[in-house]
Amino acid sequence: MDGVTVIDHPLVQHKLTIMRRKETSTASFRRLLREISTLLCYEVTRDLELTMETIETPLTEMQAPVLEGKKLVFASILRAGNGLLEGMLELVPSARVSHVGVYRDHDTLQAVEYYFKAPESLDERLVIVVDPMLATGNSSIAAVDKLKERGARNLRFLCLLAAPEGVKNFVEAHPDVPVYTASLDSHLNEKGYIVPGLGDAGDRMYGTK
Ligand SMILES: O=P(O)(O)OC[C@H]1O[C@H](OP(=O)(O)OP(=O)(O)O)[C@H](O)[C@@H]1O
Ligand SMILES: O=c1cc[nH]c(=O)[nH]1
Ligand SMILES: [Mg+2]
Repeated sequence: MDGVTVIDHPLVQHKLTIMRRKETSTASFRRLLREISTLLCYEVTRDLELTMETIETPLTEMQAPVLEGKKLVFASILRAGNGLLEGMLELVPSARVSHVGVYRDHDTLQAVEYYFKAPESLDERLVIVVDPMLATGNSSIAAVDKLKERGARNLRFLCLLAAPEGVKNFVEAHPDVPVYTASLDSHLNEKGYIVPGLGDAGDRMYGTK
């Protein structure tokens, strides 16, 4: 599908299978989401620019590549996005963080915004928006709308599972924002859940069902 990269690394796929299993406990689900997020972070940051810095090894001076972590913003769509955020911050501890509070109304499936906080100068940073689920796309579209409104120009969207319907909506709304996912699932059911999916990501992470 255009605009989408499926991260099919075997470790990602294996961990995702365990997460999908209905008998997987909240504790295991949370641990796996943290593990998988570091692997996804590795892929979504694969082509980031490095700058050269002069350093001294015990033997000599050299020009060595460094990543300017503070030029990166991880934008977590609350609540479930925080499950991806944690592992990503382990890999890039100097990244800045934005929290975008959006939940999906159960009846209308529309996104309801309730919180927004972001660092300054979003226009100078790469913003990686994270949420485990891209279902109808309403939440991620609203989150990216808001980030763009505050100046973000260079964005990527990272999730665990995406439904084709949601990807289509997202790519139509934000053709400039590439989508990365561990799986493109089959479809949405009548309640807007991803099939085969893994259920409600926030509830499975936090045990709130
Ligand atoms: O693509 P959509 O159809 O908008 O659905 C996806 C959204 O639904 C879930 O959040 P939810 O609303 O359950 O909130 P939560 O993270 O607080 O549980 C998920 O984490 C996404 O944010
Ligand atoms: O399948 C879905 C759809 C939206 N949100 C979830 O957590 N799961
Ligand atoms: Mg949400």
